Amino acid sequence: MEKSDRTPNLCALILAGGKSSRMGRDKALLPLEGKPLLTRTCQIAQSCANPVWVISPWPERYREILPANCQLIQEVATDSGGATHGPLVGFAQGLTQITTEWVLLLACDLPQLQPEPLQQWGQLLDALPESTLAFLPQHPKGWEPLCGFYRQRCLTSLQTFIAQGGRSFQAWLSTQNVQPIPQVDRSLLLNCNTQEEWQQIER
Ligand SMILES: Nc1nc2c(ncn2[C@@H]2O[C@H](COP(=O)(O)OP(=O)(O)OP(=O)(O)O)[C@@H](O)[C@H]2O)c(=O)[nH]1
Repeated sequence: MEKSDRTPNLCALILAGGKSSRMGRDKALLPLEGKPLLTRTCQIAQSCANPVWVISPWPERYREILPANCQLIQEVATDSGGATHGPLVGFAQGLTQITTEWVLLLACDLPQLQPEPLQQWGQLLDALPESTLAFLPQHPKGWEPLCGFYRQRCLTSLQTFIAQGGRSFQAWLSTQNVQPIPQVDRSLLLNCNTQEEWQQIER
């Protein structure tokens, strides 16, 4: 994909701050196609969005493996007990750094992700009504929040929700104007949480 294929006014934010407790090792560093999963996710994001940010409570762990021009955001991500706040808070903190109208939010652990669908979906953003705050794949029980598009201005309602103790993406999205991305091949969105799931990924 050429640089000119990127959707204007779209940056990407990649979440790399989970505990990977079910996997037992850092999912961002799992090797796929000869590179860490996070590196691959950044490269895919770079093919359709600019700039690409990675937000993590431990950014130094990833500095050496990021492609050129990707930028790290240090997340303040632990409460007094040392637990991370989860992806919704990471997203909100990352969003404060962003100045483009739209952001592509991605989990770092999407081993089946491909650039072409993201690029095609990004090209639909301009046709969305101004009132649409997010453009996401749907699944039978709700939205797929960690592979989709958000307007930067959703930050205001997100911060209010978090200040009231909210931590659930699905609960927050149920109060927002979200449009479904049409005709999503759901196999692209497979996320990999356990060793058993990881062993089934074709490499
Ligand atoms: N920046 C950031 N990313 C997070 C945080 N929690 C989860 N994520 C990311 O969100 C995505 C989905 O995470 P999960 O698989 O639900 O959780 P996980 O903590 O990575 O894994 P488990 O410990 O097994 O639940 C992954 O890309 C994680 O790196 C967080 O507190 N901050």
